[in-house]
Amino acid sequence: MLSYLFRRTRGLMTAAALASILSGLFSVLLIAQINAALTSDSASRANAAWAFAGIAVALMVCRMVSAALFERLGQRALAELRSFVAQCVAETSFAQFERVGSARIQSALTEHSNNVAVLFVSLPVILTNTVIVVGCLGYLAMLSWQLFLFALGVIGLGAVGYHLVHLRAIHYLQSASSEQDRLFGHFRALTDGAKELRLHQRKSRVFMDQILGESVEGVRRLRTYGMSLFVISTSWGQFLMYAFIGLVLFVLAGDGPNQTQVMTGFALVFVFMVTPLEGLLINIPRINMARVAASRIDDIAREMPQGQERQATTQTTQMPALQHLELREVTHQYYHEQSDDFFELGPINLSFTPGEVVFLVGGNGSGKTTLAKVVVGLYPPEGGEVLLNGERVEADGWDAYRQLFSVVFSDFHLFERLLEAPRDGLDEEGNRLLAKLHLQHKVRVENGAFTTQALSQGQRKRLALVVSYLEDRPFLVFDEWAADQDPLFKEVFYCEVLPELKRMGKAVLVITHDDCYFHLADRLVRLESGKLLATEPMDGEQPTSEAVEASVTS
Ligand SMILES: Nc1ncnc2c1ncn2[C@@H]1O[C@H](COP(=O)(O)OP(=O)(O)OP(=O)(O)O)[C@@H](O)[C@H]1O
Repeated sequence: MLSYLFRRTRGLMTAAALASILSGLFSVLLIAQINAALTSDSASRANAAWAFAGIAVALMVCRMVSAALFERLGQRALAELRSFVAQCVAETSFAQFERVGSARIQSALTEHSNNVAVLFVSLPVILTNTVIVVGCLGYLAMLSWQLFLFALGVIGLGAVGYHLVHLRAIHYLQSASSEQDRLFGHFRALTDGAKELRLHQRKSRVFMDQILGESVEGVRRLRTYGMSLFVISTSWGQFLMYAFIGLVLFVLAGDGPNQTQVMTGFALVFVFMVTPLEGLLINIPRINMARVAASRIDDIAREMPQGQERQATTQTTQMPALQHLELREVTHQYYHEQSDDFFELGPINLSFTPGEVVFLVGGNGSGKTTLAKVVVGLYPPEGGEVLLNGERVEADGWDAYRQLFSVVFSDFHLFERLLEAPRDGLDEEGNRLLAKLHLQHKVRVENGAFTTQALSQGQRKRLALVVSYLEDRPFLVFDEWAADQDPLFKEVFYCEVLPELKRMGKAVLVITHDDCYFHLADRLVRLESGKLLATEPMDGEQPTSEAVEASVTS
């Protein structure tokens, strides 16, 4: 991920890095000027003043340029990362998306992306300070190579200690990132379960203290451990610096001819180097935070491969015609990790034709929604095949296949805008349908968007029905659409909407528990424990649920 970002921003990155390196070089030149001025006579000091002023101005300009460019890079990296993750989510198969889960995706889009972007703000500090430290060491080598070697030994010792502590710190940061992914799931429960939490004190307390609270605490603890280890190693580095200055000044200082000049130079350069070195030590953990965050984003991207059945987000696929749709020996499995068992749907043999209304019935958990997801191509079958107009749908044909369907799921989502390609008369058509569903006084379609979504659940479902009509797809699926409707609108749905869709030549699959309307179906399909029990053509009589049960099981 990091190399991808660096590749995408190569030009800007090179310019920003150059400005950082130059500002490091100018800093070293400045300290050399100061040292020269301190140990020279007043005549040569006057000459050095102009050079000093020139270097100071150049340093300021370079610092400004590098900080501004890296800030820009940081924002660009954040935008790139968010687009990348969003693209992965949009293009992966639905089953993969479900496996990754929305908590990890949210975490990648916010916290992990931010942590990676912060790296770009830290980079100028790291680059500039590296150049200063290396430059200062070079200057020390010019003053006295013996002391320089001694200084290298001290820095080496510091680096080994730093590295060892570092490895442990990274381990904590990685654990903190995993815990944080879970934390995002709890944040979601906090908002989605706002009603339930307010209604039940004990539930709320347990959730806040034990579930959310412990997760928040877990992230805090692991991050604190990790970052504290970095602080310890930073302090260790600082101590070594001062120990070195002490050793040079009080133990190693001899009585040679240039000794005062060398000692002044060493002390001055070392004191000057302390701040950049600290800057380095403080910012290196950010690189590691960014690396950990980038690897989490990489994991998510790997788990959401954009395979052959990818969702095309950049081009519009041609919608095929629907004459006949057949599921042949189709199967789908869910694996339940906690109980280590499977739910198996199928093998299913089922067909649909335009102008036919099929009711899909069965007990809770019998697999109705899963079958609907298989029919509409959200789960391409793991076994068996789907034949569209007699031809098998191949791996690269699922995206086009899905364009046949308009679905109102029981956990449907209404987008703010009607996202279908804008067309003339969309608002008028939408408002006509709203009037038909008795919603014209509550909401209107204006400029391709509903004026409000602050409606009851049943009313919002009617909006979803309007969207389905507007999408004008040949196959419509309703997953317990009528469950939230009052008796009047149940009647409208079963006795007016469905017959109208049938007259329009639509194929319609209705998942329902409303047994008093079963007689209105052209065909009744019953599922039990993932198996198709029977498909019954209806003859227009109104059977009781017992009669249906008997007909299905006989
Ligand atoms: N996302 C999922 N991950 C794993 N297993 C799942 C998932 N969704 C459903 N299942 C399993 O599949 C079974 C069938 O679920 P499905 O939602 O298809 O039933 P349903 O007939 O639509 O039920 P209901 O009438 O309650 O809506 C469930 O018993 C459950 O074990």
